[in-house]
Amino acid sequence: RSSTCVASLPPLSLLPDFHPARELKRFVRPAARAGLWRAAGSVAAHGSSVRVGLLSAGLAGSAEHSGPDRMRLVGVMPLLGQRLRATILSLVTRRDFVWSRGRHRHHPTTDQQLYRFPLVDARVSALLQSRLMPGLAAVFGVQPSQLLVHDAFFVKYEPGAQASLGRHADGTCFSFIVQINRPEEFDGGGTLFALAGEPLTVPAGFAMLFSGRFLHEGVNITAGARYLLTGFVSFHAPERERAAVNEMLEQRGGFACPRPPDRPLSFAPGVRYNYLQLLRASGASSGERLVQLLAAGQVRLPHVNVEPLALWATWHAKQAGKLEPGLHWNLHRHGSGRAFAASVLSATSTAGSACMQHLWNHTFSSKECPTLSSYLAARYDSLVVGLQAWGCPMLIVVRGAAGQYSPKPEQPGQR
Ligand SMILES: O=C(O)CCC(=O)C(=O)O
Ligand SMILES: [Fe+2]
Repeated sequence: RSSTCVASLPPLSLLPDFHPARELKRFVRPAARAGLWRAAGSVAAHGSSVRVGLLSAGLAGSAEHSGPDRMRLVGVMPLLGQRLRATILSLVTRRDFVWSRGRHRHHPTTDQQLYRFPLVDARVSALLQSRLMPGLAAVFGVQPSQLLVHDAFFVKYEPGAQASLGRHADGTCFSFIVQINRPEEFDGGGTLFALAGEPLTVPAGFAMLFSGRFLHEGVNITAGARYLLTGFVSFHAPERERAAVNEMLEQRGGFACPRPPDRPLSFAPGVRYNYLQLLRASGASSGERLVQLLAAGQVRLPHVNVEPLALWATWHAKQAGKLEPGLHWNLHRHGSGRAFAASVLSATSTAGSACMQHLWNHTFSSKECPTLSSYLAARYDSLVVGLQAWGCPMLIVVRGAAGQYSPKPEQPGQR
């Protein structure tokens, strides 16, 4: 009963089979133009039956196609089933949806972060884990475990508001863009790579996987609205492997990847996905166990500094008055996620629950998960790690430590 919220989520509808060569014409708009984008084969995603179509474009101004030019490759794959896509679309088209501008220092988009919608985030992150990140890794010949989500956000383009995005390089090695609404619902738009002769728009529910280290822009839209889910993905690997990827990028006219941020998983966006990575890397079966392992310094992600998270976990352990194994006595004491949630909610005077309430205010409520307590109860494992990233570090300490709660202002992301 305590996990009704997650268990009752509707199953994802089956994703369509994907034939890049046959379907390519659907991606390029206007379809009849130069036709510079070509299907260049496909790769199988690691540990998944999903195939990623590879597209390659000719040089701007030249009709000539220069062969399997890997770094002008964009991977394309179906990602969102019809149901999840409809859920997301009804979320981002809500009249009271709060869009932000200026979260990114350079070339800001009109956007809002995925993690602020935990129910959608939970489903999207599962797909990032099982499909998109393995696909992205396959396109660039790296390991999925070397990829972390640095930022993931919904974007809106609209004439009269922000209708385009100037030419830029992204701040991480890799990027993805998921098309949320149907391309028929807007005019213009698409992602234009400086090296390609025409912009690319993938069908609704599909993802484009690419290196944002190639200059690109969001083409102006002239009617309707264009909704995307965009993600920046950092690449964490030994120097030798990073150098090989950088060389490939530079040879093909892109920029080398910036050094991945030395910050651990404490950046907020994409935390759910990163949390899944942590769980996997630690072998932990629950968030609670993960916190114990973190405190004991036993979690290792290749080439990622998890020390600050470990410090945080240890600090919590100290707060609880026991280092092990009763770390998080609050959780133990309450016995179940539901009881824990109820306790949190009843402590209305603590800053922690105010923080949670604030979070919920930014979360669309759904039929499956109508109350904060059912949400908390169902997600209680990942909350332990997630809360820190959400800027609610003290929620775990239900009573007695409210005075120490100090929400940090959101850090502006950098494109
Ligand atoms: O609008 C697009 O297609 C490009 C978006 C983009 O490059 C970004 O958000 O960094
Ligand atoms: Fe970009």
